[in-house]
Amino acid sequence: PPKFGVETPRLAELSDLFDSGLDQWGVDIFLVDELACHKPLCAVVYAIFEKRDFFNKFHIHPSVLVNYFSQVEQHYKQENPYHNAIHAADVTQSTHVLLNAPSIANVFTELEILASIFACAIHDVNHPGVTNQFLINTESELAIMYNDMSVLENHHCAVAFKLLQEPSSNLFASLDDIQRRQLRKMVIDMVLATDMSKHMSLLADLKTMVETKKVSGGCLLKLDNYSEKMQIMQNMVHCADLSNPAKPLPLSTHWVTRVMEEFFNQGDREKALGLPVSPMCCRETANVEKSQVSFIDFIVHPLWEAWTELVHPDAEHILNTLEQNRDHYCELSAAKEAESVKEVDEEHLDEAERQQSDSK
Ligand SMILES: CCc1cc(COc2cc(C(=O)Nc3c(Cl)cncc3Cl)ccc2OC)on1
Ligand SMILES: [Zn+2]
Ligand SMILES: [Zn+2]
Repeated sequence: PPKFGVETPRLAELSDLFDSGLDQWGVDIFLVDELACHKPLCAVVYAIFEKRDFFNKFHIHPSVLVNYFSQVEQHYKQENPYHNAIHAADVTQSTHVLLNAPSIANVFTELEILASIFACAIHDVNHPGVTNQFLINTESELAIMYNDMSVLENHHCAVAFKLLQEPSSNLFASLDDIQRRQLRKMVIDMVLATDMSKHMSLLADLKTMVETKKVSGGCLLKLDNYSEKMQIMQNMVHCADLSNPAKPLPLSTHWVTRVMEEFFNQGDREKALGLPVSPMCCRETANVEKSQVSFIDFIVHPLWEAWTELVHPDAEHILNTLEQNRDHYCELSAAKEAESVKEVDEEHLDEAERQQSDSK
């Protein structure tokens, strides 16, 4: 198969970008999408498998990887402004970087690392571009199928494993039965943990782990049992899923535009269906900067603060970027507020002048 599994006339540029950026926080994933002829997921997964020598470690033939992830990439809806293959490539590459943190070196086995990368790559496959709540409120087929429980996340998992059954795409054919069963369980546990309704309990577990780490003299826990290790892997993938505000500002604002468009499309559909419009989904009333600031303050920052403590000092620069970006949105929001107040004042002034001239 072609290098990185994509036929592109810009292979040299893509190769250079991966040489310098694959292991960097903040590589321009939108440039990867362009250079890879809109197959960013295939390209990123291929490059990571090569960098981590997974083709040899797990006896995976490159053509099997390309067959499988081409199928997965096709099952990401490119019409989604946000939940498309670029998001999957972004979360996968972000997790690849988080796994390289020196303080968690030697914590995970090769199989656990393979499971984490795979889970990220497929974690939103076939996303319909609407939320679980929308699917539940509209009594959709998916909500019926999964009894309203983590509807999307169950669907992403099922689609990914269904595609694995195609003989020419059997990525894990060379794993033994135990390894394959372990990998399947780990992937399901990680993908189901990307459901935002699990956020608070995940974060609570992470904080507990950070506390015990402090007690055990700062070295990362022995992590002998599955549940502790899985908590870290789930939080790592969840951090990557919530990493947009912690990336260099141009990337972060690009993601805000995309997620906004997807949320507003859902709001349009809710309005057309006579359903209550979900929070942040109404294009008339949404205050994007304000909701981005509260999203960071209440969800993203608490999570990244805990992760940064766990892997101290490896993620300091990520937390700093997040805090700088938050201040940027805050300033934008205040400027917007001031602008609208000024407009109101001018209207009042005009009105007062009109009345004055009327009374003459
Ligand atoms: C008005 C639009 C708006 C939306 C927000 C919240 O922002 C964001 C929210 C999300 C976000 O919620 N992502 C998400 C995750 Cl991590 C897991 N399951 C479902 C979803 Cl939708 C991912 C990225 C965001 O900004 C770049 O703040 N303002
Ligand atoms: Zn998701
Ligand atoms: Zn996601």
